[in-house]
Amino acid sequence: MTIPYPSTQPMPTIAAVTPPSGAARPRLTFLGTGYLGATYAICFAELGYEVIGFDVDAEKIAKLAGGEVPFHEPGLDELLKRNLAAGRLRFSTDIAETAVFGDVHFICVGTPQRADGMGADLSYVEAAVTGLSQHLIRKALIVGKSTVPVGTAEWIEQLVGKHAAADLGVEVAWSPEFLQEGFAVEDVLRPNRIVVGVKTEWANGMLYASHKGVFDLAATEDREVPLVVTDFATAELVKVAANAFLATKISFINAMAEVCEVAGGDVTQLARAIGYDPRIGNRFLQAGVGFGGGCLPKDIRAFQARAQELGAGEALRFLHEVDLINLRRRSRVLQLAAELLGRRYGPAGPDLSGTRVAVLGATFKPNSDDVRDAPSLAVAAALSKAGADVHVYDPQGMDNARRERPELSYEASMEDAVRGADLVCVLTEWADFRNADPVALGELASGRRVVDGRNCLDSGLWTQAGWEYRGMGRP
Ligand SMILES: NC(=O)c1ccc[n+]([C@@H]2O[C@H](COP(=O)([O-])OP(=O)(O)OC[C@H]3O[C@@H](n4cnc5c(N)ncnc54)[C@H](O)[C@@H]3O)[C@@H](O)[C@H]2O)c1
Ligand SMILES: O=c1ccn([C@@H]2O[C@H](COP(=O)(O)OP(=O)(O)O[C@H]3O[C@H](CO)[C@@H](O)[C@H](O)[C@H]3O)[C@@H](O)[C@H]2O)c(=O)[nH]1
Repeated sequence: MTIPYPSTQPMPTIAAVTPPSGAARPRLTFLGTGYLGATYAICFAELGYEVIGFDVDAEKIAKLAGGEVPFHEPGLDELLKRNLAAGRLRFSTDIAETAVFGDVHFICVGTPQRADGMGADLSYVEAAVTGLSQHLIRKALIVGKSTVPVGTAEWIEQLVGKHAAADLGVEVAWSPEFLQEGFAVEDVLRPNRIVVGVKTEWANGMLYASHKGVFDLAATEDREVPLVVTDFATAELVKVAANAFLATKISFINAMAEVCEVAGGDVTQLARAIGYDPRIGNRFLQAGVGFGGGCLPKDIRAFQARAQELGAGEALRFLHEVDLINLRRRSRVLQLAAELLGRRYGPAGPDLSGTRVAVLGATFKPNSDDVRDAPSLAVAAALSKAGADVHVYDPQGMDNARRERPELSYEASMEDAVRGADLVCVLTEWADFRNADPVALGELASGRRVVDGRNCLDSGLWTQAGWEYRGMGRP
């Protein structure tokens, strides 16, 4: 049997890629069917694998089993329906069934920020691994995909040792995930790299066999997917290092925005100019209201907490600054709101009572319904706390936003939100907002004042239509 394999890696032996179930390809399970796990389960079924997606949330599983993706991710609905119909994909709340089915089990549960502040909450990982281990009846590979503090894979090995029958020889590996919401299908089917942390040739072989569909797809498109095979600690660190770098890049350009604001520069032109240098690159240099979501904010905090525990806190002190720069951008929107509305900005912030503000955007970025740590919603809540009557509209995030911030008013359309507003704040760069007609919106608003929190509007066009325009780090 010839296995196409990235030329820089040693090819695993045939014995190492023979699934314990006896199936021709490893049967895969994904524990946790949120943004990460559901996307993976669906995409790997699309690549031809037999898959079970498991979750403790019965409502979520019922939706998925019924052909409905419980969140917004472009392209995923169609793949879900196709693969359910093909019989390759199932969803279950039965851990025993899931354990017996799989050769390779991917742990995709949440690792949120702990209630006490900085570190990661590993209780869902612990519950998933323990439950799975107790129900395994033959050799299997448990692969961590959730984002975790370095050292977690070793701890999971101990958990497996405690809860799985010793004679089965269950093994653990780590394979961090880099997908971006909004591009998740493409990122899973065509990743820009695969990283695996393994201890044995068998684990390496099973992971290779589990990703063969990805390598085969790449080969048909004349691409190679780089594969990095490494130890547990490096695999875990690659993930948080990548997110720390991305967060730093965004805060760097937002720090430049702060300087532009006092020096009279334009950060959008500055970013374009530095981005032409290929050593810098032009991506992730969009200044604005900053980064949010279920990953970057919590991951940089958990990384700092773990480094501190390991005695390397000094090395990551700059990430604290990255976090502060990011949070300051949210306050900047309040300053601009006060300026445009002619209100004083005191030590406790502005008093915006008696004003009506339209907030366009509730998700942490466009093409997603995810509102976790969304700068837009945080700013909307701060405007409301300052006394403004805040009306929010988002193309996909309304249900999640309502759950997260029930104190705000929600409108059925962009026009309804803008009607009667003294100020419009565009805080997520959805295409609907970028392409909105400032003349038509101007007729609905009470006052033509706009804060462009994502520098996504054509300032000339809005100014021409009579709007008083304020961007982030630009005149
Ligand atoms: N969302 C992303 O784009 C992304 C990308 C890369 C890595 N990650 C990481 O992946 C992990 C999951 O993130 P997410 O965004 O998918 O979170 P999520 O909250 O959308 O999904 C987590 C799922 O795990 C389920 N769950 C909780 N306990 C469980 C258990 N014991 N057994 C089975 N399922 C259980 C929950 O019900 C939920 O459906 C996190 O560590 C995150 O940092 C996320
Ligand atoms: O130039 C930029 C780029 C992004 N953002 C903001 O940064 C946040 C995060 O954006 P993005 O990274 O696209 O979203 P995520 O889907 O959270 O993806 C990040 O987090 C995932 C979970 O760890 C990783 O897998 C991805 O590689 C990593 O990009 C969003 O609020 C964006 O609006 C900016 O403000 N300026």
